[in-house]
Amino acid sequence: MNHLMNGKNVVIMGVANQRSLAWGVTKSLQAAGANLIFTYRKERSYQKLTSLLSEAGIDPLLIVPCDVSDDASIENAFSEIEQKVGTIHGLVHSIAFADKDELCGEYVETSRDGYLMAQEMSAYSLVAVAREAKKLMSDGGSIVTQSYLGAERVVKNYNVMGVAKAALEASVRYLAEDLGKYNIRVNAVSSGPIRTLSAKGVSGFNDLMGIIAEKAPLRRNVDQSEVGDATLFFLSPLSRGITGEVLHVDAGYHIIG
Ligand SMILES: CCCCCCc1ccc(Oc2ccc(Oc3cccc(O)n3)cc2)c(O)c1
Repeated sequence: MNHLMNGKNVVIMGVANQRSLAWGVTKSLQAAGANLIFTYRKERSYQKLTSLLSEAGIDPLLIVPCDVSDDASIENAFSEIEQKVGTIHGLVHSIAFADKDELCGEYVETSRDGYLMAQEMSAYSLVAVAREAKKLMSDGGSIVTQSYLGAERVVKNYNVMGVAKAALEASVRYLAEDLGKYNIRVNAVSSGPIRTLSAKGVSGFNDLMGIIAEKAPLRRNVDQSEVGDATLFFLSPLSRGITGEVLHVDAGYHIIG
């Protein structure tokens, strides 16, 4: 595994702390020999990221600020990456947001602002970053985003984020069509519930973990390392024949009625 990504430059967006899916991706990519570039939004995330990297003995190629709700910020981030790194071969989008007041109760009560916020942060952000990343993927590349079963089926309380993830997964397919001619693949990992900082914003999260451990074919939940390895697969040549796909990394739960 320590040669799979040698010489490959990969941008990782969305490490907030050691529980982040993106931190699981980071460790898998490091083990595979990739060169790592990170983007962050909050100062707090920058502090956590730099301390996590030094504790793990990981030396990043570059760390740049990027607020995916701001087109200029995205353009500046990727222009700095282009200047300092040049070509990139992979992009990991692990960013989403919805007002937690909309992640409980009835979906029919979703506000206009809450709906638009979830869509802008969790779905449109992939389109905007893919447009900028494409310019740096002169050798082709692979773009991976993170989704959840609530995009495909009703999961109580997931509500407006489920609709945003549905838009994200459809965007994966439309981006795969647009970027395939440039040998850029676009895929999603749809992971089972994992206890992250973000998960705290979804009502009923804890109840679901127990149900999955009982009902999933593997009779357990999944963790960040399993999501990291599946994301590495999509970023590596092992998945060179795959694009526009959504891969469930959920202990098989999605096959159960
Ligand atoms: C009924 C629980 C279903 C299992 C949810 C699994 C899951 C956990 C976390 C996920 O990522 C987010 C990201 C942001 C998000 O919005 C938030 C998070 C914290 C605070 C806040 O105000 N909004 C909610 C979930 C996600 O997309 C899916």
